[in-house]
Amino acid sequence: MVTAKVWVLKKHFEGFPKTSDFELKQIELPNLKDGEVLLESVFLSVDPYMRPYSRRDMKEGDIMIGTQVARIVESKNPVFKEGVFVVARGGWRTHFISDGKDLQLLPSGWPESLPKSLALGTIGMPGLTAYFGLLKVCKIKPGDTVLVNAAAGAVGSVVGQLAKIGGCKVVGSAGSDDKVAYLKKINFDEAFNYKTVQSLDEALRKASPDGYDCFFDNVGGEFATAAIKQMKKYGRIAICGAISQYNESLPQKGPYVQVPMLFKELQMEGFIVTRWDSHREEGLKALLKWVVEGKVKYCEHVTEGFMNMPMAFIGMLKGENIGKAVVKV
Ligand SMILES: NC(=O)C1=CN([C@@H]2O[C@H](COP(=O)(O)OP(=O)(O)OC[C@H]3O[C@@H](n4cnc5c(N)ncnc54)[C@H](OP(=O)(O)O)[C@@H]3O)[C@@H](O)[C@H]2O)C=CC1
Ligand SMILES: CCCCCCC/C=C/C=O
Repeated sequence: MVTAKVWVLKKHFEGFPKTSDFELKQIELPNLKDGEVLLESVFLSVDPYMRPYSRRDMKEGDIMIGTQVARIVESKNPVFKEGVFVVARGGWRTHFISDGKDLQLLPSGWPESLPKSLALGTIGMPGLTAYFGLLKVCKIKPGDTVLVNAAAGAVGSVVGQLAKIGGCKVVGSAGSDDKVAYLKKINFDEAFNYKTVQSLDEALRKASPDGYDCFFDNVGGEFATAAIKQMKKYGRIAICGAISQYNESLPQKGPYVQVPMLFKELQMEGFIVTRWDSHREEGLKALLKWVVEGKVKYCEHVTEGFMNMPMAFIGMLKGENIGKAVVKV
């Protein structure tokens, strides 16, 4: 008999999540039936979507939603051998049982030397978000100027690097000087700290006086309002996230985007990465290749210990991470 530790949503988040909104519980797992596998989480992901999706999809008392890289410790399913690592949607649990249907093997050719946690970040859902958001929504082409915010995070850092591979000029904004230094290190053409600039309008204009062809928006709110005004004619805006609004209790007034959208004939499209699930393998293969070749660099913000899942999640929402925020069990 295996005892799993799990983190439960004790109380729906009101405003910014607090550690008291979570509760640690223990669950006895039953013996495996034919076709099932027992998994042990090795790395767990903490992601912004957990904040809005908890309200939409969960009730109080549910185990927190989430994905992990897990190792199969016992198998009664011929497809999954013991010792194999998979990406699973098991939620915040140390151990869990699956019938195998929701498990994804790491992409073939994954080098032994590459951290398996990257399957939650650069070579996982956030990397795919950058890949499909740029190719299918922004439709980047060589010579475009691409703006991305939350640029030092899991999605943003890949957006900037892929746009550079695609022959674009890249401008990124992030919330600390260390993050800005990181963006310069990974080849962003221009980067600024949105928390310390005198004026967002001026910072955006200085970074690209001619304006922006593409805006990959992870943040929304005040930043997006300023950025939309500086789009070039026929510019494309990909609404990937709105993290500045996830913890707002009251609906915000504005921004009103119709005037710049109209006179600059802009396109704006929201997207969820799962739209391209049928092309997932293609995206992961491309990301793995670029990482192995050193063309896409990665950085991870690793919190040690399953006990610290709530702190890791809250820390990511506060902006403590450079690169992907993960928890090592
Ligand atoms: N559409 C889709 O399918 C997907 C969308 N997303 C979205 O992409 C965005 C980035 O996700 P991800 O890369 O995983 O997370 P990150 O690794 O970028 O971590 C979140 C970052 O958001 C920034 N941030 C937090 N609060 C604010 C705020 N109030 N204003 C501005 N920035 C803030 C912080 O960076 P800083 O210090 O720079 O402020 C923080 O580090 C999120 O909006 C997320 O919801 C993610 C995956 C899939
Ligand atoms: C369990 C994986 C769900 C992935 C979908 C993430 C979509 C994110 C939207 C905003 O952050």
